[in-house]
Amino acid sequence: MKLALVGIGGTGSRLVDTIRSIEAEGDRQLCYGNLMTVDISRTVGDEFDHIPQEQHVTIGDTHREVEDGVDGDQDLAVEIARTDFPEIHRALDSITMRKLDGMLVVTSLGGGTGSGAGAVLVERLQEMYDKPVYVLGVLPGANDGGEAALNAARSLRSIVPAADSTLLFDNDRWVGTEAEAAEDPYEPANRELASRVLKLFARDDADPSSIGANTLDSSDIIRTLSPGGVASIGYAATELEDGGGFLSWLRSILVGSRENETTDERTDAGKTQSLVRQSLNSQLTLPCEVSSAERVLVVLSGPPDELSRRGFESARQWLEEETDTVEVLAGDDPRPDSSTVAAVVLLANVTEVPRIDAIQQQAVEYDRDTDELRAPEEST
Ligand SMILES: Nc1nc2c(ncn2[C@@H]2O[C@H](COP(=O)(O)OP(=O)(O)OP(=O)(O)O)[C@@H](O)[C@H]2O)c(=O)[nH]1
Repeated sequence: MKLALVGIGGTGSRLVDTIRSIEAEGDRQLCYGNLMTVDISRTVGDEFDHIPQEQHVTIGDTHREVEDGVDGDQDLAVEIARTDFPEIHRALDSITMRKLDGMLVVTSLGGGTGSGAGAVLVERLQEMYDKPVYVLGVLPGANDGGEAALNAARSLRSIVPAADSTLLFDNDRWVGTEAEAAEDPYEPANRELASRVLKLFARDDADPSSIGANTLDSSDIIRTLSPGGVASIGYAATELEDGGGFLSWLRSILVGSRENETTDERTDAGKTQSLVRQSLNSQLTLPCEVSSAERVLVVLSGPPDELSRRGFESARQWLEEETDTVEVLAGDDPRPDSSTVAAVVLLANVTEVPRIDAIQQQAVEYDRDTDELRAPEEST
């Protein structure tokens, strides 16, 4: 799938840079150079290695009161983005939409710029293009405070209905104590999210051997995301052993009889199923009740010999039962030189998400005047 990347605010810009850096290291292509970032009154130095300077748009120059972002003020960001939209519009001209399948707007929902300018941008992009506009949104952690929660709660009401689908990432779950010790506390989380996005959306389309009989195409992803709402991505991988790995070690002992062929098939199914199960049990980008998903898509990637048809079918059936959903698509992403077999699962339009409930509650309890949380009884 080919998607233009538009990063908004500090988080959005950093994430677009990370996606580009992983693209540059590997063979998966997503944006084909169609990318830009938008920020408010923030001078971009050499902090981004993979976004050319001319693809950054800085708006809000005429607002003297802002420097270095809007400091969480969502309403101000909305106002600036509306007034300065012609500048963003000009930069959008460098994106060749007719060659792309859609857009991915990348933003934090807790930041002022990300949530405010992000909402304006998604709305305008929907008016300008007839292709899907997806959002990759970062939810604030509980420690980011009441204002971030309020911004996120408001954007869940503005950005989510405006976008074709919003893939969410929960900082509360992903930016942990281990990461805090790192030089850049967000770096490990950003790399994890960027790599999942590429594994889900991007294919190696320069290599014809990467198109297999079951290979998913963009229309499968578009169909899965079509109910809108919020989506979550699961991922699990297993290293292949030297000399054949994942399934072959069993084959090597079981070659021969028909009875063994059946065992072999069962093994394929079992191994694939356990990988898919692991991808749901591992940390989802947005922890949620899996059975609340409306549509599901699973992509298995690895060397073609390791991806069996039998395995797919059983993984699909297992997912259908697990998620209680009729619409489960399964396909492959053959990667002949890979030393791992991996499963990426996309859960679309999930409705039971405890973290969203908690953010909404924190937003209700937040008192803007004092910048503090009120006791729950005061907020009702
Ligand atoms: N995952 C991730 N979250 C981040 C990163 N940087 C900041 N955040 C989170 O994003 C929120 C703040 O958003 P920012 O992107 O810094 O803010 P902004 O959208 O630029 O808006 P203003 O600074 O208010 O103008 C907080 O919830 C932070 O925890 C990052 O690099 N990765």
